[in-house]
Amino acid sequence: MVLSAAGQHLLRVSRPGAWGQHLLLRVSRPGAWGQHLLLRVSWPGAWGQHHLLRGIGSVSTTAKGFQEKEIREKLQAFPGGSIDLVKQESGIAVLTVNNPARMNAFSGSMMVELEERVSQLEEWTEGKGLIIQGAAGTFCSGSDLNAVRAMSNPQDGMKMCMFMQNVLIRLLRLPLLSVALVEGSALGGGAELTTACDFRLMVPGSMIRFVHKHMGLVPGWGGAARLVRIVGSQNALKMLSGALKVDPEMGLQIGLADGVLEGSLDGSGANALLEAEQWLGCYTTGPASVIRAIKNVVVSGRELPLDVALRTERDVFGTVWGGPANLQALASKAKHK
Ligand SMILES: CCCC(=O)SCCNC(=O)CCNC(=O)[C@H](O)C(C)(C)COP(=O)(O)OP(=O)(O)OC[C@H]1O[C@@H](n2cnc3c(N)ncnc32)[C@H](O)[C@@H]1OP(=O)(O)O
Repeated sequence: MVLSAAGQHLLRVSRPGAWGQHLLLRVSRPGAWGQHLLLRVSWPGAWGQHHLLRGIGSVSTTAKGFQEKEIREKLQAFPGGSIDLVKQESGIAVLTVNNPARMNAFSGSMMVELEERVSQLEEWTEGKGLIIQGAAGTFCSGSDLNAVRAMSNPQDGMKMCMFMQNVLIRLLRLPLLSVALVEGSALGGGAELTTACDFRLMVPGSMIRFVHKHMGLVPGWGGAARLVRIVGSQNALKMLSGALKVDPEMGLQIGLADGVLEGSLDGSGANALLEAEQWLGCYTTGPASVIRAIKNVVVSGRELPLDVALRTERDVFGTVWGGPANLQALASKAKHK
């Protein structure tokens, strides 16, 4: 049993030798919302490579606590907008946060739809890349404030937070190279959503802004934890405590943005999307099996203890070694000048 800096009890159990499962039992602080979170990390031996990192970190609790069905029902009570998914022949899918009347704020039903789209992407074995954009030239203004007001009690807030944490971490772990295409504003939960992608591309005039402080909040969809890993703790502290407007120039400087596009010519967003597809195409060229394996080894390297990451890498390696792309490259006597 280890006591973390935050005063939580962390109990880590691993089965020696079998490297089958790591269980992380987090006992919540007394007086907090009284639930015991069970984070289960499973490494089934016979995984398909596209399912490699599925199941890590899915959050479940005892019957008294988090119930996904109950949360889904509650979220569905706040309808509006949609999350649209188009899977393209190129292996790049486009996911659109679509609620333009509210600057693409996330209604409750959109949170549920996002989870469904992530499930569809988890099953998409031909996929290599994903672009997330907002409709009508702006990215996303975070949670729908009408839903936020209606769910402002701590229990509902915590349930929504757990639901979104779960969805966004699954999004980040998809075996696809993902890009947040930021036009207009990415505010609050919208800023958090950008951190659930591998890359962020910004157009001139766009901004990413963690406005949570001004709402009397901190990020709760996992955005702070991911932000620290992307820009470092100093920059993350400044961004959160100053609610800084990060424009493309600053984004590039601190490593939040991976590129700046020219952007829309006609305000439709079409040009930015084409540019983003071209940008991503440089990285998704090649067989899906290899691109997906690359993403999987990077996710395991980023998230797992070194010994486990090394074993994962070996297993992923086993899925491509002697595979069609490998044999073809050997037969063609490829040179890498
Ligand atoms: C853990 C998650 C934490 C969170 O995400 S908390 C939410 C954080 N986000 C916010 O506080 C965004 C608040 N909105 C704004 O600052 C501004 O509306 C924004 C996005 C800069 C756009 O400003 P403008 O271009 O001047 O447009 P506007 O204010 O007239 O907005 C157009 C319509 O959209 C609505 N809207 C914008 N953001 C919304 C939101 N998050 N939830 C619900 N409705 C939202 C806004 O109320 C307005 O509607 P209406 O035309 O007045 O009916």
